[in-house]
Amino acid sequence: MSEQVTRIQVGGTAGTDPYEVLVGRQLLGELGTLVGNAKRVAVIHPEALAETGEALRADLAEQGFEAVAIQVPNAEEAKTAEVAAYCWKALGQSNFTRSDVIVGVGGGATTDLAGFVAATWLRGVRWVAVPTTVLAMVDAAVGGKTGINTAEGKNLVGSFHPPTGVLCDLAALDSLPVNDYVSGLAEIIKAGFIADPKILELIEADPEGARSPAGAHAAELIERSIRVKAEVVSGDLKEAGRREILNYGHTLAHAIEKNERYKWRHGAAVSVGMHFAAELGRLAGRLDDATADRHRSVLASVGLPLSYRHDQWPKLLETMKVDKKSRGDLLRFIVLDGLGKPTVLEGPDPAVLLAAYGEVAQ
Ligand SMILES: NC(=O)c1ccc[n+]([C@@H]2O[C@H](COP(=O)([O-])OP(=O)(O)OC[C@H]3O[C@@H](n4cnc5c(N)ncnc54)[C@H](O)[C@@H]3O)[C@@H](O)[C@H]2O)c1
Ligand SMILES: O=C(O)C(=O)C[C@@H](O)[C@H](O)[C@H](O)COP(=O)(O)O
Ligand SMILES: [Zn+2]
Repeated sequence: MSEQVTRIQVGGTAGTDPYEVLVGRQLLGELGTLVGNAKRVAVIHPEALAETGEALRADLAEQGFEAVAIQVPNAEEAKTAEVAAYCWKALGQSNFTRSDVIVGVGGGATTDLAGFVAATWLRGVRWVAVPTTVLAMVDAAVGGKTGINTAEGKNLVGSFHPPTGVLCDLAALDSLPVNDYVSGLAEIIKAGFIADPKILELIEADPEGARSPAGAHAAELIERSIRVKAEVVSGDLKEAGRREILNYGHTLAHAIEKNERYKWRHGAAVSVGMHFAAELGRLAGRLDDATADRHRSVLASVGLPLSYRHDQWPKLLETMKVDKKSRGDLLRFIVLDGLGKPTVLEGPDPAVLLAAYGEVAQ
């Protein structure tokens, strides 16, 4: 399965341009085609992928493009207004026009930044995502949510700006530290709970194998998760409704990430956030005990965290008020009515929220 190229279409409905997510190996030959008739290409990459960024730049230059590499900090340090401004400066100095193309190569933080720079430069230029973490392949690089953080919270500034194409070269995952690989499993498990329970079965059958790109089902887990995301965003690019289900576990997760000054990996925070959402669903009378318990078992089986500091609730609650799903003073959470049945829980009783946090707190 992993040696062939899988093509998954995203969009093409409700007036959006369709694009493809390619999953396989040795896909970089596709990059020139996606860049198309641009004269200039800017390859935005993190420090950790300096060699990859330079290799892509050199390859594009050989194909006749005026290619520049823009190196940005690793991980969340790249998702700031200052780094976006640094990229805008580099584009300006390269005479980057509306027919030119940005390539974002890296994890989700880099693709979120690169997409945001593409969305804002000249009010929008084309961009191609080359995700190099499992999390970016299955989630961040697909669907067109781009953005940066501010001092007040996670992803508070951004734009919906879908890429022209997404190249998921599975070979990139071989250099990924195991903690980063496992962090991406949180979004895969999210896809399992909200839409595709087969994902959970594959992980439960071999949790150790799921922790590695060499695992027997690695490509299948990645492709199944991309299909879930593609199906959801194709019907609701701008999160007018159904797309909110992709935020399962994220209300608390984003508050934890801010509380940790973005030093926690996103997937680790999402894991705690899903555990919380499961307990919230259970205590609100929506979710059965077995499915709620299954969250703990499957997340723990791959080594993802379930708990957070007990004394932090007031701060977390305050941060959650600016979650993008909030409406005025109304807090809104995604919970499950059952396996594969995500729904919105509006304005839960504060006592129920606190009790759910009590199940997560350590
Ligand atoms: N836009 C969306 O829809 C969406 C969805 C999910 C997550 N996200 C965002 O994605 C980000 C998390 O992404 P992530 O988990 O990929 O983390 P990340 O981008 O922070 O990458 C983790 C680390 O791995 C390094 N790295 C990347 N690829 C590597 C490779 N192949 N080998 C070695 N090191 C590599 C990075 O430089 C970084 O230091 C968060 O900011 C989150 O908010 C966005
Ligand atoms: O694509 C979406 O929609 C998601 O919610 C996917 C999430 O995994 C992702 O972390 C996203 O960036 C969160 O979006 P936000 O709007 O809550 O910042
Ligand atoms: Zn996420």
